[in-house]
This record gives sequence, structure tokens and C-alpha cells, in this order.
Amino acid sequence: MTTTSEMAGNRKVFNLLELSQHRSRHDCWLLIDGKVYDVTDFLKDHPGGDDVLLFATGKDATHEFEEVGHSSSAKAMLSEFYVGDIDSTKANDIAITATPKQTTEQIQDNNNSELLIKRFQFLAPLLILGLALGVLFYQD
Ligand code: HEM
Repeated sequence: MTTTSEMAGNRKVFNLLELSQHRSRHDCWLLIDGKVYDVTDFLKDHPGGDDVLLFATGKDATHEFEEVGHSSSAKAMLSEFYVGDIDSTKANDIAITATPKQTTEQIQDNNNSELLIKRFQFLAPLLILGLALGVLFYQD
């Protein structure tokens, strides 16, 4: 898979891997309706706040954008931030790049439950042995 941008005529075409590399407060791209917008400088000015934009980055934000019911002037503003299009032929990338990153807490949670299962796997035979010995002891 190539991560370099390609030019289609004068338009810049990005793949989803490239999109996913611009997901921070200092470098934030949005994908809306197949078009890529660099909203880094708009974060502080967005009337809906910067958090929603940062949350919508790295994936297809079309639904989120439409759901808010943005005014026509908001839609007209989009062109100010337009940087290119998304390469729709590489749709498979979506599965890889649009998966939300696990938070540290989620990873911690997963690790905790794995530890619990491992402990149980170790303790289960001991419990059975203990029960069997208990039964033998009371039979005498
Ligand atoms: C380049 C992309 C965007 C632009 C230019 C933009 C622009 C605006 C503007 C001008 C407003 C003021 C209300 C209006 O005129 O409709 C607004 C409000 C808002 N936007 Fe965006 N927006 C963008 C992306 C998004 C995205 C992706 C989300 C959600 C994930 C979002 C969520 C909101 C919310 C929650 C409000 C506040 C609505 C309210 O309280 O009335 N916006 N936006």
C-alpha cells in the first residue's frame, strides 16, 4: 500500500492512511462527503467547539456534520478548508484506519480481564482437586 499522495489533475487525492495521520490538535483533517478539509486553524473558532472536530477526525465525519444541521453558511465555509479528495478506490483502508484507537483505560481493562481469566485457568484444577479431597475426607 502506498502512503504517498497522488495528483489527479490538479486535485490532490489522499488515501485513508494519510487521513489518519492528521488527527491532532496541531494537525487536524476532516473527511466530509468524500472531501478532505484541514481544519487545524479553525479548531479554536468552531462555534461547536474543538472537541467535536477532534472527535470526528480520522474517519468519515459526513454523518456527524450533517446530523448537526449546519447552516448553509457553515456549508459554504467548507471550501475555505478544502485540501483534496479521498481515494475511494482504497475503501479497504477504512477498516484499518477508521477503527477508533483504544484508550489507555480500555487497554488496561482488557489486560485486567485477561489476567483474571489466566488466574481462573490456574485455580480451577486446584478447586476441583480440593473438592474431590473434601468429599473423600467426609466419606471416611
Ligand atoms: C469544516 C467543517 C465544519 C465547519 C466549517 C463547521 C462550521 C460550523 C458553524 C459555522 C457553526 C455555527 C452554526 C451554523 O452556522 O450552523 C457550527 C456549529 C456546530 N458544529 Fe460545526 N462545522 C464543521 C464541522 C463540524 C463537525 C464535523 C461536527 C460534529 C462532529 C460539528 C459540530 C457542530 C456543533 C455541535 C455545532 C453547534 C451547534 C449549535 O450549538 O447550534 N461541526 N459549525
